[in-house]
Amino acid sequence: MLPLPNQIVTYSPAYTLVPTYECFNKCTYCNFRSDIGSHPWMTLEQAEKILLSLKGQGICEILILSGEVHPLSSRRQEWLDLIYDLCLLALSMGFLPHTNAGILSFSEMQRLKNVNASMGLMLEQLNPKLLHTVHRHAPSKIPELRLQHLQWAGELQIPFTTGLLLGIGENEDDRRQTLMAIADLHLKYQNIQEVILQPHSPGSQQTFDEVAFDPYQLPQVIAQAREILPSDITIQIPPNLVPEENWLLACLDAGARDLGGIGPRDEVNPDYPHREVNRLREVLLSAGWTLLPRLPVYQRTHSVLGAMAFS
Ligand SMILES: O=c1nc2n(C[C@H](O)[C@H](O)[C@H](O)CO)c3cc(O)ccc3cc-2c(=O)[nH]1
Ligand SMILES: C[C@H]1O[C@@H](n2cnc3c(N)ncnc32)[C@H](O)[C@@H]1O
Ligand code: MET
Ligand code: SF4
Repeated sequence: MLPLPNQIVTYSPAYTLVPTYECFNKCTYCNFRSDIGSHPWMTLEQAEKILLSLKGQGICEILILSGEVHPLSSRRQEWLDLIYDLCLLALSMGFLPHTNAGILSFSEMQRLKNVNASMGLMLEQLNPKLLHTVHRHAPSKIPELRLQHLQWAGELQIPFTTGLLLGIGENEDDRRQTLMAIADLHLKYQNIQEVILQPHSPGSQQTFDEVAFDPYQLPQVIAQAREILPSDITIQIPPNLVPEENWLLACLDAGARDLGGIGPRDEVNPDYPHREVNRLREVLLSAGWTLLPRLPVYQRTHSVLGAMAFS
């Protein structure tokens, strides 16, 4: 029997390519960044080898996730060219790229739009007080810059992923403000596909000395987001950051319907490996949910067959 649409939970079979871990920002919760000049950038030859090895594994999305090169750096153009070429290569080999390379200019986004199925940038949290704490050395996290980026994505009609990082010093009202800003942008431009609710999860590299966002609070935040966000925005949660199966199910009950990109390594949170997809499928099925793969660009269809076309 076909599952009813409201029993479907999706994920994107994905692999992450990292053009560079170098980043001129220092978010204190980051386990990803490295200092400028400390490592060589990825080459197209390396990428091609990796992509060749992924063929026939059911992977569709290539997530291009990058550290950020300063807008005034002499290597900015080279960095953008590398990201563009990685996307083009992935496309030519039958994959669909989704780029999240931090803050971009309008013309950089316009260029990358041509080679991406969808793109993304987390709003994190809009309250500027965080510029004195976790984002003190992270000029890319200035709230106005992130909002401007999302507005440009709307103007350019790029299918978009954004989201909130939870547990970095915000309160419930801060979260409401950030969710309302996303809702406003979507009502204006209709281009936001999904909102990630990402619980801060400490890793071995970070300097931010704070415990993980309490996963038991996640269902409550999801319910709050579900109330504020338009119904055609899907709420995504990363299953590897919700270790307890019952709480993962509680997140679905609260309104989450997507588990994001699942691949061999979560580059942002390498200390939190994913469960096997088959295990996830079993856990979900035990509570009546059907887990189905999806593309990095959503099909705006309400038919079950549409949703199942890629299973
Ligand atoms: O595996 C991950 N995928 C991340 N993704 C990819 C996401 O899970 C989905 O695969 C894509 O959004 C495509 O729908 C992000 C995408 C964004 O646009 C913005 C932030 C993230 C963050 C992560 C992440 O921390 N880990
Ligand atoms: C790519 C996205 O990953 C998120 N991110 C960065 N560091 C962490 C962490 N320790 N825990 C959870 N999410 C994190 C941020 O929201 C960033 O925008
Ligand atoms: N540097 C980008 C951002 O923070 C994307 C990668 S973060 C690990 O938005
Ligand atoms: S979270 Fe992104 S912007 Fe912040 S330091 Fe890490 S790579 Fe750079």
